[in-house]
Formats: sequence, C-alpha cells, structure tokens
Amino acid sequence: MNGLASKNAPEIGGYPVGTVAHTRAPAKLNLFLELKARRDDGFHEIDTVMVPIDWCDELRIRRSTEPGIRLTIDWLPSRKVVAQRLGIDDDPKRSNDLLSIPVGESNLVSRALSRFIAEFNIVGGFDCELRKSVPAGAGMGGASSDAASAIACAAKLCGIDSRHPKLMDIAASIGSDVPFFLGLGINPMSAIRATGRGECLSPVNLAEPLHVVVIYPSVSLSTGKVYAASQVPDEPIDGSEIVRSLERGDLRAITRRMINRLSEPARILAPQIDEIIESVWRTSGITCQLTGSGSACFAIVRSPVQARRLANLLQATLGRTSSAGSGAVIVGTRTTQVPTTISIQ
Ligand SMILES: C[C@@](CO)(OP(=O)(O)O)[C@H](O)COP(=O)(O)OP(=O)(O)OC[C@H]1O[C@@H](n2ccc(N)nc2=O)[C@H](O)[C@@H]1O
Ligand SMILES: Nc1ncnc2c1ncn2[C@@H]1O[C@H](COP(=O)(O)OP(=O)(O)O)[C@@H](O)[C@H]1O
Repeated sequence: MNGLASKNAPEIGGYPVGTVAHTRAPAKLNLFLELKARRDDGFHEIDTVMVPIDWCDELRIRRSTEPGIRLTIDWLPSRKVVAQRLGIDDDPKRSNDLLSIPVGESNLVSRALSRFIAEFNIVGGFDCELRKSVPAGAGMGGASSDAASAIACAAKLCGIDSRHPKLMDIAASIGSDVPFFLGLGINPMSAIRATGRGECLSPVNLAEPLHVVVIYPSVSLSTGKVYAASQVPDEPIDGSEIVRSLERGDLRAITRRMINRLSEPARILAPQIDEIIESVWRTSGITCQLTGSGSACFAIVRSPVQARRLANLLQATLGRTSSAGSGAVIVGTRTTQVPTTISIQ
C-alpha cells in the first residue's frame, strides 16, 4: 500500500478505491510490413516496423469495490461529428458498423482487465470510460492500444510494477499488437521492429519525429480476413534496411523502403484504398501506403506545415471523388512515444 491511500478507503492494494487513472492510447502506423511464413497456429511470422502516432483514444479507469468490469464508450469530439466526417448516418438504430464499438467481453479493454484481475487476484473491479478517436478496423491498432493502456492503468492503480513480466503475458494473450503498445522494457521509445507474430520487439531510434498525414476511408477491414487472403512471398524483404534509414533520418530512403505485404488483399477487399493512394500521389507526388491490415493509409511529409497543407487538399478532393460517395477522416499528425503518461486523479 502506498502513502496515498485515504483513511476510509478499503485497502485492496495500490491506490484506494475511487482513484482514477487517465491516459491517452495512441494509434500506430506500420511503415514496413513483410510476411515471412504462414504458421500452423493460424498466425503469420511477420517483420514489421511500427511507429506510435499522436492520434489517440482516451481512457479513464476507476478502481471499484464491485467485482467485474463496467465499460462506457463514446466518440471524440462526438459521435455526430465523426459520423459527419465519414459521411455516414450517426443514428445507432440505423447503424453502421463503423461507429459500433463492442461493449462487454469482446472489447479488448474488458478482456484485458478481466485477465489482469484473474492473474493478480485483484479484489473488486474497474469502471472504465473509453473515448474513441482512432477509427476501428483501420490497421491503426486502436483496440490493441486501448487494451495496453488498460493494462498499464490497472497495474498503476493496483501498485504493480510496470515491468512485471506477467503484464507482457497478458498483453500477448489479448492480441499480437498489444505488447508493442505496452512498451514494456523499451521505455520510452519512438519506433519498434516487431517479429514473430508481432510480439518480439526491438527498439528503433528515430533520428527525428516523423510528420504524417493519415487518411481513413469509410470502410473497416477485419485483420483476420486480410491475412487469410494474403500470400507469403517466395523471397521476403528484410526490415533492416528501413530501420537503418529511420535511424539516419533519411526521408527519401524511408519512403523508398516502405512496403506493406497486406496491401494487395486489403485493396481487393476495399477498393477505396486505391483511390486514396492515387489521390495523394496526384495531389502531392508523395507515396502513400496502407497501414497494417487497413483500411487507413498514410503519407510521410517533411513538416507540420506540409502535413496541414496536404490534409486540407485531401479533405477537399477525397470527399468529392470517393466512389462510395462518402467521406474520410484525414488527420495531419506526428510520431509520439509509448508508453504514454498515466495521470492519477
Ligand atoms: C496487421 C497488424 C500489423 O501490425 O495490425 P492491424 O492491422 O490489426 O492493426 C497485426 O499483425 C495484427 O495484430 P492484431 O490486430 O493484434 O491481430 P490478432 O488479434 O492477434 O489476430 C487477428 C487475426 O489475424 C491473423 N494474424 C494476426 C497476426 C499475425 N502475425 N498473423 C496473422 O495471421 C490471425 O488470423 C488472427 O486470428
Ligand atoms: N477498444 C476497442 N476499440 C475499437 N474496436 C474494438 C475495441 N475492442 C474490440 N474492438 C473490435 O476490434 C476490431 C478491430 O479493432 P482495431 O484495433 O481498431 O482495428 P485494427 O486491428 O484494424 O487496427 C473492431 O472492429 C472492433 O469490433
């Protein structure tokens, strides 16, 4: 028990009941993603280089005496505004899948916290407020990042060391990308190379932050379906070259070495991706690439000013030309770090 416990609060380890941990859960981009082999357990051996970016969900977790997890979800700045940007109906009854985030055990926040409670024999439970900003099914790892943030907040609230090895086990059991967002043992870092099924991590020191424009069309893709439609190449490309370019800060070389082996299956499942890539090229002459299993794409630019300019240009063009007749969320942002700060209230 630490010295912050109030006199009347039940002592169940860590901070007292009622304490709230608040954090921002960043999205990620895959600058490089190669498939090395298909495994017998249904997963693929991959070689990927990921960067966390400053486009974040917000998560507040409160310790409670009541067992179990209670989760509420809302969109930032509001469901209505996000629906407008995507050119979709915001009425949950006539709903579309794009804004429907599962509550209950299929939400990775709930799943991660349930595992956490079981692993550490925690007395009581957690009340969670998740405010989504990162689109789902975008290849930006929103759900994985939320889960990692939930684990990190719960550990802090319960007085468990952030480097406790069980936290990594819980993370890996929730999803291949969750260990990356937990940032364990590589604290703090700006990029990471992940191998295995995504859980073997080694830090990459970016020479300088990268400025990016991210474009999310009104379509979400299932990671499992995209992997299922993918092909492992006969001669996979190695990620070491792009790692060297990132560490040198050579933007031209970085852009030249970016690849995503999941692009092909994702483009077949969602033709909007081609439209985005072509539109960015036509507008700016800059290479645009899919992140993860899609559907979001990104372009690396030289400065925040160029990011703003390109984002504005794309906002005008993509809305008009989209074959789906719908909008897109376009954000100019930059790389950030994981893990992010957790504040205690
Ligand atoms: C493609 C990537 C690239 O960073 O990101 P996203 O597009 O999901 O953000 C990841 O490999 C996704 O990791 P994650 O989203 O955690 O996937 P998981 O829940 O572990 O797996 C979902 C499904 O994708 C397939 N899968 C996932 C990871 C992997 N290395 N090989 C696979 O074949 C499996 O069929 C698995 O059942
Ligand atoms: N906290 C969460 N936020 C968003 N989606 C979630 C969450 N928990 C579970 N999901 C489910 O996981 C799916 C994939 O989530 P996400 O990580 O956003 O996509 P991706 O794997 O493409 O990066 C969503 O479509 C949704 O059904």
